[in-house]
Amino acid sequence: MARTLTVENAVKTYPGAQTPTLNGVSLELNSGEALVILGQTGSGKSTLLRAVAGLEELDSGTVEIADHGRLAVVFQQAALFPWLTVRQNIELGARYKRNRGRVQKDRIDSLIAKLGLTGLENRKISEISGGQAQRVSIGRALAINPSLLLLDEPFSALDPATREELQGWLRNLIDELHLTMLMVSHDISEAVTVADRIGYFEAHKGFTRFWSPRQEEVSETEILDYYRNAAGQGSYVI
Ligand SMILES: Nc1ncnc2c1ncn2[C@@H]1O[C@H](COP(=O)(O)OP(=O)(O)OP(=O)(O)O)[C@@H](O)[C@H]1O
Repeated sequence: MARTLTVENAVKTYPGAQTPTLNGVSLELNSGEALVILGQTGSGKSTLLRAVAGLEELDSGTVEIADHGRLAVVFQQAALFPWLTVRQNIELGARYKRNRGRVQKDRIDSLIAKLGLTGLENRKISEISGGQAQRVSIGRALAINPSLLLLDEPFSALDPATREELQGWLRNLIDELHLTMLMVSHDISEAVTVADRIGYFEAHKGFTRFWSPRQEEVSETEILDYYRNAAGQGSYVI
């Protein structure tokens, strides 16, 4: 199995902090694998994702990504151009990644269909819903055909019904496009729906447990219990 991402001994202490946020974190991700990172709030999940994206400089340790040029990142808020259409926003993803001069129309059409956005191509972003906008954000990221897709709580600003719909949608997309994905989430049910592998991330410790929902029966209660135990007698906050 080809390896897409290798993080080795990542250490990061924010200026002024008493303790490192990343304290020797290691992680491996195979090509075609979807990993969802769960963990308590403030444990350092986003810091790790940002370090993988190259947006956060590590104090020490290494991040190795196969085919580094094809990395795509999507955050919680859709950062789209509201005055451009759905299609133009998706094409921008391809254009910015110097797609050898020309956007391939057929490929974009096929992507729009896979995204479930057929019929909305010519609407402006200001004329579509939040859920549809987040589909466009992910579509724009996929337009470069990324070797690694990084998602930081992409659905958490959406209402519960839309969020649930998009979780199933994302899982289908992963299967159809054979995506390699690393996603940070606060939602256990989302992780079980979307992930091949779920990693529980703990402050100062890194990953302390993995589950594989597609290979074994993984209940949400079991994961919730893990949160409780990891927090010890103290309170836990998801
Ligand atoms: N730019 C920064 N400067 C200083 N401290 C930061 C910075 N970004 C994050 N931190 C701190 O590092 C710790 C980890 O933050 P991070 O956002 O990575 O956690 P998280 O697990 O993603 O949290 P959440 O689930 O709430 O988004 C927190 O204590 C946070 O306050």
